[in-house]
Amino acid sequence: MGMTIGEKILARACGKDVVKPGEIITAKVDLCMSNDGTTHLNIDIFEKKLKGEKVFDPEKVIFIVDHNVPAESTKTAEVHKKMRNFAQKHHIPFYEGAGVCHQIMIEDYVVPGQVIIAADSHTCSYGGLGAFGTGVGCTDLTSIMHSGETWLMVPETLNFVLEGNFRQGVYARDLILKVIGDIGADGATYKIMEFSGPAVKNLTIDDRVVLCNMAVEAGAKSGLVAPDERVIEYVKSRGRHEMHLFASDEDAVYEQSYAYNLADIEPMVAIPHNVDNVVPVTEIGAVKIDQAFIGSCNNGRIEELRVAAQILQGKKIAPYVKLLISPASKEVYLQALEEGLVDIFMESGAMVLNANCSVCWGSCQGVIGEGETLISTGTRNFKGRAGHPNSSVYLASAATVAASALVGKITDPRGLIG
Ligand SMILES: CC(C)[C@H](C(=O)O)[C@@H](O)C(=O)O
Ligand code: SF4
Repeated sequence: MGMTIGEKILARACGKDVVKPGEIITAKVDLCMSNDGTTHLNIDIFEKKLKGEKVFDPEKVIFIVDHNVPAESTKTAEVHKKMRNFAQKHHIPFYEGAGVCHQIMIEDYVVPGQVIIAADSHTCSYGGLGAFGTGVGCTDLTSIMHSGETWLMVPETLNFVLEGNFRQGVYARDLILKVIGDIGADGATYKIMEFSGPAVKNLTIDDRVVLCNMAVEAGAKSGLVAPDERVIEYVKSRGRHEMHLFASDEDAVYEQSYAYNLADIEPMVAIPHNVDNVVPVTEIGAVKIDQAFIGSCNNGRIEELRVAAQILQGKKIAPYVKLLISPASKEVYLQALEEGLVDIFMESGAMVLNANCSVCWGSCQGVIGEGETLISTGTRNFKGRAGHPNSSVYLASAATVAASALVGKITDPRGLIG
């Protein structure tokens, strides 16, 4: 019986030829990562329970300060200090202010076929490069930092078969919002969401990451796209040559398959306060906004910034509306500067922030007040996610967010693309 790509990656990680959904395995972890959301807790546990011990491999444990950077309070400064000290002591890679953890991992570490575990739910992003990534809590992560292994139950796989091409003004972000709206926030609980079909070859790496990144918003354990030449070239261009290329067998067994034609997808918006509360932008009615945000590990990469710039070029954002833009990494930021995108943003009235989780995380910068409305390219629109408990967050593509910032209310971007 055939296997899916997810099963093949997990079989390699546990040293078996075959694994089946439901089986509990002990997997070797290729990389583990932790950010300033919770690492101080790992460090406390590590230093109490594993006193005098070392991390399993100092090249494979990565600490990234991205959620609240630069520190906005003395409490956060202490967290960062703790991470810095631990990283120095254990000689592990440490990043501070270089961008959102998942984007840094993609730029500097991820290769196809790896198993990567991190203390962050959007670790599933690495499926865009054909790696199995999943998030765990900080106790599990502490144990992995020490042993380099973890137990995992092999998930069932759902197959999302994609065909056709996006129409103008429609992006991978709209597709994943549509999928989550269709299957629901628990539609893929503990399953792998595999994206396959003839349309995949036309999807850029950024697009694939966008799809896999939000798999967790449907409850998925991971998201995966089989790596192709595009991925191999990207990874090699970043100096990483060792990889394990897996693809699903023709007779692989899926729990369920879904078919999507990209040409049928419209710009979508997730309305407060759940990510699966999704409607086409055309059905949203008049929703006035106070703030707009472009950034995050979902939608803050160069391709999204280019789309936003196309819409904002030569125009001014609506009076009394704030547009905040945080490139997903320093590298993306520098690229945006080089391409003149930052000039376009600033001339339109946007504030361009340092590369970090920013408004997506909603506790460091750009928080919104009582009764205010944000439209965002972040990952979540839970109540209070971006500030006051009585505020509203809508999720949409970078194009829709940019168009909305220009008009001052949630706006269909089609027709505004310059
Ligand atoms: C801080 C971290 C634990 C959290 C997550 O796991 O996703 C955060 O990144 C988020 O997006 O809510
Ligand atoms: S950008 Fe948002 S979703 Fe991604 S890691 Fe940061 S807070 Fe979490």
